[in-house]
Amino acid sequence: MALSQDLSKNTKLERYNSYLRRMNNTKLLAASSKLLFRATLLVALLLVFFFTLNYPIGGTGVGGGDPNNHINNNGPFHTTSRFFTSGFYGTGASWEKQVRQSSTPRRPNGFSILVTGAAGFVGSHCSIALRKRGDGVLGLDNFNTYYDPSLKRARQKLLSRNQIFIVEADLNDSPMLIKLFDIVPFTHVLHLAAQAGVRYAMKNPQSYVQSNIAGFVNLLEVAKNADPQPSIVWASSSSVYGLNKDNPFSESDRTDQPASLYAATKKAGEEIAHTYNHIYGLSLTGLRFFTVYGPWGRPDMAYFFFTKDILQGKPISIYKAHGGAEVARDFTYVDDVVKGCIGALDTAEKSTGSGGKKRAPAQLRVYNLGNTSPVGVGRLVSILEGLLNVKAKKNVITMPRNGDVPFTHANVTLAHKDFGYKPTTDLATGLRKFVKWYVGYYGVQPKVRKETSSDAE
Ligand SMILES: O=C(O)[C@H]1O[C@H](OP(=O)(O)OP(=O)(O)OC[C@H]2O[C@@H](n3ccc(=O)[nH]c3=O)[C@H](O)[C@@H]2O)[C@H](O)[C@@H](O)[C@@H]1O
Repeated sequence: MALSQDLSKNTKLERYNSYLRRMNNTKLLAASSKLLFRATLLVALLLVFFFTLNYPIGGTGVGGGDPNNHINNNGPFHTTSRFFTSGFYGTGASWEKQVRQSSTPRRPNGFSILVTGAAGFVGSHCSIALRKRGDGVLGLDNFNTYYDPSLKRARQKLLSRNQIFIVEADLNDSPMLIKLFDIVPFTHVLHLAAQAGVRYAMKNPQSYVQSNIAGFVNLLEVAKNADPQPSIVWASSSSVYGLNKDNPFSESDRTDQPASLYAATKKAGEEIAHTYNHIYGLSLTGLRFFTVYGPWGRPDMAYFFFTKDILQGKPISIYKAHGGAEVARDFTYVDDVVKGCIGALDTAEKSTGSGGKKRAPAQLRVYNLGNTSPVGVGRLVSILEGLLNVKAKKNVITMPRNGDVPFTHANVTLAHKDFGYKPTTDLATGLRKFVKWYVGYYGVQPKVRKETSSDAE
């Protein structure tokens, strides 16, 4: 009995102890869950804070980068997180006011134009020209780091002085694009945002797919659903002619032999444009730009980094074709290209669909915008030597197999016939204007300034 009493006492005691242990465990569990929850919250907040600091605008992030110092080492990767653009940027009342103001025309029957890549070279020039004639211009740019973003920021300031607001977002940010089309009934889109550069495509192929294909499709998806649908003018490239042997290049020449992934993505863009025109009635005009140069240009382009390297006494490589012939380009001055873009916008017919439904056949066009007079790279360098008053250290080498083509030459008859396109700036004149801008912008020595001071611009 005593034993059984003892046993039962012991059992009770054990149960009681076990109960206490369970209670403690539960408390401990609750306490540790709370701790875990708080820690997770803290980590999440820290992450948000960190990313907001690092990728505050339009979302440029990780990427290949390029050892070539003309291209920013962070490299571009155009996947903007929707969270960062739509969630944190540009959703307040004052932001909406800026969007509306910027896109409101100031002339009777003026356009309301969304310019993608507005902080870019051609984009900034076109935006200002359109604004100056009274169109409403809203910019869109992801400010990626493919080349020095401070140059894009400087262009942004210039645009801001012309009452042009740039929305900082990526083409792949659908919620942001939808929001913009909800706020503004755009009549036109001038789509110039792209991953540019022929040779860089071997270093960071994905960035070309991301911008030039995925981003373009994303824009078209939003545009086709918009009501009204805008007319779209967009930048294709002379590089689509690839290994074409006909001379000069006409729009009807074959474009099925791209020499670089860049060219292939631009060619893909032309085919995609056909599809959206065919199914949804979007009015689409592709412009094949021929090596555009000028003030506020792109530091990754040869004329720009040759200038920099010549001034710094660094050697430059001048490519020759595989048979030994000189490499040549139909270098086209930016003001001429701007006139071509505006001509294309002015003659673009309205899209025929609405809310994603085609009502009638719509306009589909493609034009060359070149200078019609190819110049060898050697000649380009001697013009620069003259303007800079410095002898270049030249290495003539065979063109590396990196997507380059030996030569380009535009036939612009079609653009002339349809909207009076007529390039008027030869390379020497255009480069003088570029050098004048370059020395002013980068504060280069007076020797150069003197050489270019005769320019009236
Ligand atoms: O018109 C076009 O379609 C293309 O024009 C340029 O591409 P590219 O003509 O290759 O322009 P650059 O990279 O500035 O090269 C100009 C010339 O200099 C040559 N070059 C380039 C680099 C170098 O170190 N040495 C050299 O001789 C190239 O072979 C080319 O003939 C742009 O970079 C592309 O974005 C654009 O789409």
